[in-house]
Amino acid sequence: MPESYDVIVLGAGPVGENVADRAVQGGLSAVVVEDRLVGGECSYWACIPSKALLRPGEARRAALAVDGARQGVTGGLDVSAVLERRTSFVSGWDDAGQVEWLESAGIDLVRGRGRVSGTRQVTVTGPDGGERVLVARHAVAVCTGSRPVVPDIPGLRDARPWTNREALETQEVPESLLVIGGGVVAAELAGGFADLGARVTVLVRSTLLSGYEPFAGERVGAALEERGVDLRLGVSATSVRVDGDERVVECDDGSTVRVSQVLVATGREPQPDLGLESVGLEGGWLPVDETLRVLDGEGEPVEWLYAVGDANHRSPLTHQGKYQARAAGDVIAARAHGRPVDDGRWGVHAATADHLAPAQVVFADPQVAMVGMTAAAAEEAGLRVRVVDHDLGAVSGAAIHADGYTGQVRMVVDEERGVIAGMTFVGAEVAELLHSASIAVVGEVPLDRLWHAVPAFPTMSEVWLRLLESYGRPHPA
Ligand SMILES: Cc1cc2nc3c(=O)[nH]c(=O)nc-3n(C[C@H](O)[C@H](O)[C@H](O)COP(=O)(O)OP(=O)(O)OC[C@H]3O[C@@H](n4cnc5c(N)ncnc54)[C@H](O)[C@@H]3O)c2cc1C
Ligand SMILES: NC(=O)c1ccc[n+]([C@@H]2O[C@H](COP(=O)([O-])OP(=O)(O)OC[C@H]3O[C@@H](n4cnc5c(N)ncnc54)[C@H](O)[C@@H]3O)[C@@H](O)[C@H]2O)c1
Repeated sequence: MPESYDVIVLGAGPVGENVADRAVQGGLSAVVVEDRLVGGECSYWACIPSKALLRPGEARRAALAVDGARQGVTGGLDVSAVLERRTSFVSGWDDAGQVEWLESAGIDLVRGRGRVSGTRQVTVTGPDGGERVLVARHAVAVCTGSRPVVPDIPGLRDARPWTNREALETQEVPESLLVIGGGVVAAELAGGFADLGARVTVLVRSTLLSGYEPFAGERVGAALEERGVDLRLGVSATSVRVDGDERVVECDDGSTVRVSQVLVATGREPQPDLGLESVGLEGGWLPVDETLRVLDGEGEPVEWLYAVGDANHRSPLTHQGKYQARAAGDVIAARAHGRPVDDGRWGVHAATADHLAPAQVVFADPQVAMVGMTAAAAEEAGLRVRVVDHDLGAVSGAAIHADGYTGQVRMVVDEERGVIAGMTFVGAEVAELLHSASIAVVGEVPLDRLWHAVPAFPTMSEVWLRLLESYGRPHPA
């Protein structure tokens, strides 16, 4: 007999958990289906272990950058302690704590691989191979995340390269590591493994962090090189072969790199085999409307089917996915109870910030923190843009924070409306500055009002004042 719930959520990553939680808080019953660990990629193989692994190196460098503290740093990182701390943050890859949370939130869990098998219907293949059929009274939410892409480079698969999963599960540090890719994973993990003592080479086929303001990749790249990373821009791997314990990688600039391990950091792809053809849809990244309902081939929303988080590829970041999840869970409940739906720009049930104010932090060292649009993206979107830059190192708060602090901040102003369209901060420990910018962008705070938001002295936030001074104070008419 099929089991019935108001809402079925496929995938218990951070996004699926939040869709289910909001639906339950909205008075509905919910079940999540999970075939690995409750908590998803983010908790066990991505955000959490990577940040836990990166922080000790960053903390050590922070102490080394302050005269007086520097003298107290007498050794290097304790690699096994760093790995152990990482393992504690993922609870030894055991999801008992997260399962307990699901129970406390009133959400049922079915273990196994789920697929859509008809309208409002999901079939789950359990760990024992048995099948269960679940039926949803109101909605099915596909929150199945993404998986790493392994590019089609001859010999690469046979060399059994690391993806983020193996890299973040590792119990030992390879003697040498070749990273393929120039995005966020590459920028973060190249530095992380260099801190742990690996000899790291990075092959970037274009530029580092190409979706960000150009100075972000330049500053992160220069810092990686200072830490001994061999960063090769505009270079691609053409073949890989195994030679004893080594991987031999041939590159398109004629060079050969011999390493003990290869890490692919070349992006993500959607989960396969989600059964969507059973309801006339194609697989792949799932396009959605502003309330996260999947769009069919005609661009019309499928009334009962939602795709949230990485699965829709709007803004593949945990916090943006959880933001979507709050909107999706709430709108599913609103529709189920026949309550009004608020799906206009910045509406309660619309994930507007995905387009206008996605926030991101690259936890490289220096960090890159960005919200909204880059200058190039704003121009491409047809905005009349003015760009204001400031040297973050010239602010008193930064000089006190670290000797010789270097950093840069860019404010992208939408001149038509006199508001900020995007901000990027690059520098040590700038992540916590970002939310001020997110509030300015989402609140569409006029620049002349920002003069009344007074940054405390001497903090790095004084860069806001410097940016406003460079932009110019308005004169009353
Ligand atoms: C190395 C790395 C570091 C990252 N660091 C950050 C960071 O610092 N900050 C940040 O915001 N983002 C970060 N990200 C991105 C972040 O991990 C994702 O955006 C986030 O995990 C998306 O959450 P999700 O719930 O959509 O998907 P996931 O976390 O991928 O969860 C999906 C879940 O669905 C399950 N599943 C899939 N298919 C099925 C099925 N058919 N049946 C049952 N279950 C299924 C999976 O097992 C998984 O548990 C990082 C990514 C990587 C690779
Ligand atoms: N701090 C964070 O928020 C954080 C950290 C890590 C990852 N993430 C997210 O996880 C996702 C995955 O990150 P990622 O770095 O793997 O992807 P990405 O899309 O950020 O970068 C992929 C990189 O691989 C390169 N590439 C793609 N195919 C290639 C090929 N065949 N050969 C050589 N290079 C190739 C691209 O040019 C790009 O430089 C992203 O959405 C990212 O935002 C977020």
